[in-house]
Amino acid sequence: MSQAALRCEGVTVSYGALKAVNDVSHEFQEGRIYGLIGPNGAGKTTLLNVLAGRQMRHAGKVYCGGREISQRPAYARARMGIGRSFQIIKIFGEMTVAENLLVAAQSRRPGFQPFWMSRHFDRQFREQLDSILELTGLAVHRDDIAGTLPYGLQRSLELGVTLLPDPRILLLDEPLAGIGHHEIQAALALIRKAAQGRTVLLIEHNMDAVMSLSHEIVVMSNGSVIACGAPEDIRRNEAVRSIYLGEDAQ
Ligand SMILES: Nc1ncnc2c1ncn2[C@@H]1O[C@H](COP(=O)(O)OP(=O)(O)OP(=O)(O)O)[C@@H](O)[C@H]1O
Repeated sequence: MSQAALRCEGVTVSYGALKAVNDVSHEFQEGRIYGLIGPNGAGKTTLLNVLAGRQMRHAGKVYCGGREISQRPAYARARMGIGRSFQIIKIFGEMTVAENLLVAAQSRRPGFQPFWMSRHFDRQFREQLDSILELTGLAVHRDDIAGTLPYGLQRSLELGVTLLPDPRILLLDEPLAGIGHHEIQAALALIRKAAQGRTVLLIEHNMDAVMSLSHEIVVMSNGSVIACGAPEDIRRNEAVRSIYLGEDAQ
């Protein structure tokens, strides 16, 4: 099997006596979509934070490609191609869609540049901006104030901001949270498009959505991975049904 895009080995995060993540080892292969599921408090967000470099106090190791990145902070991992989105939308509601993308691009730009480099970055940014607006379906909204957009489009914008540096690995924390029933299909289509050519790990509570999006499901409970496999196998897994999905599992 090819080298994993992202890998964790024996990751443990303790808060006092509580092990929020308990000895988790997993490989995330290039180009695949992984759904991370589990009941509230299972340790999903904590694990995502460890992978993204936002939770540096942990035991165990994290690798990107073949390189160990356990001690690298979030910004260094972002530069290595690991993008992360959040459960709560982080966009500037009073700015336009295009301005939000501009701010995100500026914040990732090197501090000092000679003028010819600056022109190069501006041209590169305009091209990126157009392709992100196209991908997210926000081209017609580029000059709209972000906070006035329907919630689903605000989520699309946040994904656009995450995609701006063209990450190879996407860590998405509940990308469908708060999205209305009528907006789900469009959101799923966007995530599928965004996932093309990338490795994606997403936390999602919407079972139908996560099962339809993912190549592999990783199930956590009480800090541990209790099962992983193809969505159809996870649906049938007795331990998962009793521990997580409950009697309503289909
Ligand atoms: N900063 C912290 N200090 C103490 N305990 C924490 C901290 N962050 C998380 N925890 C605890 O760690 C456990 C795992 O939390 P985590 O947020 O990773 O779970 P989760 O699976 O993402 O839950 P949810 O689906 O509700 O978001 C929980 O018991 C939580 O209360």
